[in-house]
Amino acid sequence: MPASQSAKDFFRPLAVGAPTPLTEIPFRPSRAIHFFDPSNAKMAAKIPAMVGTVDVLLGNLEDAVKADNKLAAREGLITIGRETDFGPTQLWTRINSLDSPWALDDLTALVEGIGDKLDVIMVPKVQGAEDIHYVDRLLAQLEAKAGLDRPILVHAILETARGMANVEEICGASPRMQGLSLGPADLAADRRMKTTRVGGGHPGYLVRQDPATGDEAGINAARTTYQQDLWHYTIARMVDACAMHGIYPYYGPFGDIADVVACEDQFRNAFLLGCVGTWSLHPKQIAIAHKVFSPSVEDIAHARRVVAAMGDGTGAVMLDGKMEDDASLKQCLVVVRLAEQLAAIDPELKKQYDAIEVG
Ligand SMILES: CC(C)(COP(=O)(O)OP(=O)(O)OC[C@H]1O[C@@H](n2cnc3c(N)ncnc32)[C@H](O)[C@@H]1OP(=O)(O)O)[C@@H](O)C(=O)NCCC(=O)NCCSC(=O)C[C@H](O)C(=O)O
Ligand SMILES: [Mg+2]
Repeated sequence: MPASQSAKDFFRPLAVGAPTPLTEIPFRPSRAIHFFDPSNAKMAAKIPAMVGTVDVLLGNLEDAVKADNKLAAREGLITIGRETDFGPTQLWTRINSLDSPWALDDLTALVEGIGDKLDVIMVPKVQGAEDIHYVDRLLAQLEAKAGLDRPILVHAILETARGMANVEEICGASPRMQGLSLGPADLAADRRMKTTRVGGGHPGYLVRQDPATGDEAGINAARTTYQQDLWHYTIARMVDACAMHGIYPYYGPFGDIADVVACEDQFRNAFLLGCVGTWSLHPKQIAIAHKVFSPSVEDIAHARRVVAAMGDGTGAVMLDGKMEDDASLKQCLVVVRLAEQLAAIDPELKKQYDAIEVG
């Protein structure tokens, strides 16, 4: 909440006739936010058949859509939105950046055309709370005009150094804030990092084993190196800011579509650090995201054992030589609850999770 605003005003609609803001952002599984270009006829044709196979379908209007295709992408998304029954799958969009020639018309046309179908609007290159305040008021006006009865939520991409520095105020800028994603490519450029990739690691970012001896021979001898995670600090900051404000953090794009192994590693790092999902740029990344962002059968079995052993949730017990207490119970409950939420929307997972026997 901005410092200048009173608590009672925070949840008031920002336009007469706009829907009342939510006081809590509901958790809806969003393991993969699948990007498609609505101006690409081949890709767009595949979207109706992808309903139910992925948690979120996102019509991308920003980067990766050619300037000449911006209007076709916007119109294409409106057509897909109107003609498709999305069932359990969420429909999101990524609009163009707020300083671009397209953002205003993106918001106006999308809310008027498919505001009743859109769950979340992703805003790229968010710099600070002022960007969210602008979108917040404009959406309220457009929702009122379109007669919508539920607010469209807002998701910010962190892809500038200023946005990172303002991450907490961005998360708390509006009751519409649903979550954050990392935009590693734009962020790297803005920070003047020397990477040239879309997400993932870099072989030059490493630590090296100490030399066995301090002389030239030791220094020049073979020494083990370990590649480090370029994104650890950024993702951890993002996760804390989201948790503090009751909203959801996501990893972003992994551009090396062919490297499914490193993609899985990057997604898993984000999952373990607290992210609830990631972007998928190509159909083959959906299965990777679903696998990683759904707790494993082994983790659920262990978590359920701890829950059962902890009884009323207080005190300490020994399980397999390890101490469990109130705090490890809370971690296990995070896993158990996530499993329940995912089982409710994914029949295949439900079967696997229901079959787990708690020893
Ligand atoms: C990455 C791609 C350009 C690859 O496309 P293509 O060369 O066509 O791949 P394939 O030949 O392997 O495709 C096989 C079939 O699958 C269809 N396809 C491909 N991608 C998608 C998709 N995303 N959704 C639905 N269907 C898809 C192809 O049409 C092929 O169909 P068929 O010929 O009938 O078999 C492409 O995947 C792509 O453009 N993906 C999306 C890229 C994107 O959205 N980028 C923006 C997000 S990342 C970013 O913006 C950076 C971030 O902001 C930051 O700052 O870090
Ligand atoms: Mg970007």
